Amino acid sequence: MKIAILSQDPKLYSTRRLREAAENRHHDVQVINFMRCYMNITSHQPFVIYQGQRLENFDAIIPRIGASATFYGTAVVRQFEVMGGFSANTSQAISRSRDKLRSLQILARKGIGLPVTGFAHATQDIDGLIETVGGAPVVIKLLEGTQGIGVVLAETHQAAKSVIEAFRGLDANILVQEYIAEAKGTDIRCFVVGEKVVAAMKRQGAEGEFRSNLHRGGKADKVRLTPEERSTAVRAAKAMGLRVAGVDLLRSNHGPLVMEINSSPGLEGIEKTTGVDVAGKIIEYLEKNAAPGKTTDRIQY
Ligand SMILES: Nc1ncnc2c1ncn2[C@@H]1O[C@H](COP(=O)(O)OP(=O)(O)OP(=O)(O)O)[C@@H](O)[C@H]1O
Ligand SMILES: [Mg+2]
Ligand SMILES: [Mg+2]
Repeated sequence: MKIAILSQDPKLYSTRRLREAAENRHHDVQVINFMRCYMNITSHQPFVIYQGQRLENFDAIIPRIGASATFYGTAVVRQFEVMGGFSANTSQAISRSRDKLRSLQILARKGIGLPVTGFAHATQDIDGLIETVGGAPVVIKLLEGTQGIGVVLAETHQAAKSVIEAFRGLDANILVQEYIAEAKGTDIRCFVVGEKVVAAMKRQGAEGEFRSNLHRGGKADKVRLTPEERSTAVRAAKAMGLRVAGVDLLRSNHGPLVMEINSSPGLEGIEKTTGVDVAGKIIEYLEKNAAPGKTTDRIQY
């Protein structure tokens, strides 16, 4: 197969591993910095130009699109789709997953367990907002936050109110969420490929920290998932239309709750923690679904 990895940095662990896994299986693989491509949008012979070279006839694409490059990145993925390539994640699913609020709404509609969540931009009724999610303690999140920054635990109603007022003063969009205390600062990253969880790890926040992000000093370990956790992760990825996804779960007293879903999940933490060849699993998935003549993606834009 001819495979394109769309990545801004060939040196990143995830990019290197995907290239290596494709080469080990004798595929013709090219890493393409999608930010430097340009496209010809025409119905007859659409194409992508990169480094003066016309990119054509790719069987499969692996998008590794960072959050800050979503707009142009998904446009390039879409162009490869228009040309008939099978993408490990469709442009549409990537765009959808980048909006945290939209993602929660889609998951809720499918009946997937979520922490009770309220959303607000500029409400005057802060007391009501806090009460809708069950009252303090609550977790308050900036919609644009990442790596745990912009996620606050407010232990009392008064603290929650002050934090919400402060964010409102900054004109920020926020989520207010039921605090899942029984998760005890841990979450579970399920790596989904196709309709399977191929690897999973438990992340534990540093001492006294409720956020489990590795960027905030958390550490990761192998974990055994319950059948319910597995099926929740698979159903969540499917609801989002993602073929490759990192689904983060909280273990609550009433079962697994989906916290968020990532469409370009990193490979380093999960491979090093579990010893699973996740990159290989992604290439295998493409082999099964993107074989020449099998690229039957019929995407509605
Ligand atoms: N409702 C909650 N109850 C308990 N703990 C939570 C809750 N929401 C978040 N956390 C903890 O805080 C951490 C960070 O929250 P979250 O993953 O929502 O934001 P983020 O990590 O900043 O976003 P991203 O993963 O996109 O970078 C989670 O990994 C989890 O450990
Ligand atoms: Mg997170
Ligand atoms: Mg996220």
